[in-house]
Amino acid sequence: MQRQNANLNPLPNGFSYQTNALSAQKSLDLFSFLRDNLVWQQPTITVFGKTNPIPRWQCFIADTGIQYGYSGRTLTAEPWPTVLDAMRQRLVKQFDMPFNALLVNLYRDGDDCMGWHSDDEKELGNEPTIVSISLGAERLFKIKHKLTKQVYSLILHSGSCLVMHGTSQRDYQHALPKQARLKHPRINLTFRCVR
Ligand SMILES: O=C(O)CCC(=O)C(=O)O
Ligand SMILES: [Fe+2]
Repeated sequence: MQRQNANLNPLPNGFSYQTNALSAQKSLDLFSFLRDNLVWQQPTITVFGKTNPIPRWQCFIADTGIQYGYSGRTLTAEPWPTVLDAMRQRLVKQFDMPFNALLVNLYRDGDDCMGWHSDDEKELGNEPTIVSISLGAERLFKIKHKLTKQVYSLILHSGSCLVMHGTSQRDYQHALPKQARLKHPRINLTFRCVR
């Protein structure tokens, strides 16, 4: 059965959302495979002089020679598992973009999160296209205009695809807030083009 899109409000410029990009079964199978087979890391991040582990697990996958990082750290790249390489190749065709890197985040429960940021590192170039696939628990996603501070909320469903393109990173920040009482894990895949 096709799930109703619970997100009825229009999204800001540069964001588009498709609820059912992957079937429920495929999303579940992929979730389990990635949870059990990726090399997960929990690097530390220093904010205002305080160093803490990031509140999630992550795995960075990329073609050989690709260097990408944030907050002054370079991420160590893992090779592409076959299933993710196949997905990448489909997205390359669909979007006509040379995706060569993938950041995977595992949010173990509602205490794991990602703070406000823009994916505007210079390695992503001007007006990057980022394709974000969600698997597992539904999570709230927030988008905030940098100048007006207007906030948009979106629920990211399992199997959904959120595309951020155009001026989305220049004009907006986004975040995955904590959700108290949420006990279920979620995996997010962001396909990126790194120069
Ligand atoms: O988990 C999400 O949906 C957000 C991930 C994200 O913003 C990122 O990886 O840059
Ligand atoms: Fe992001």
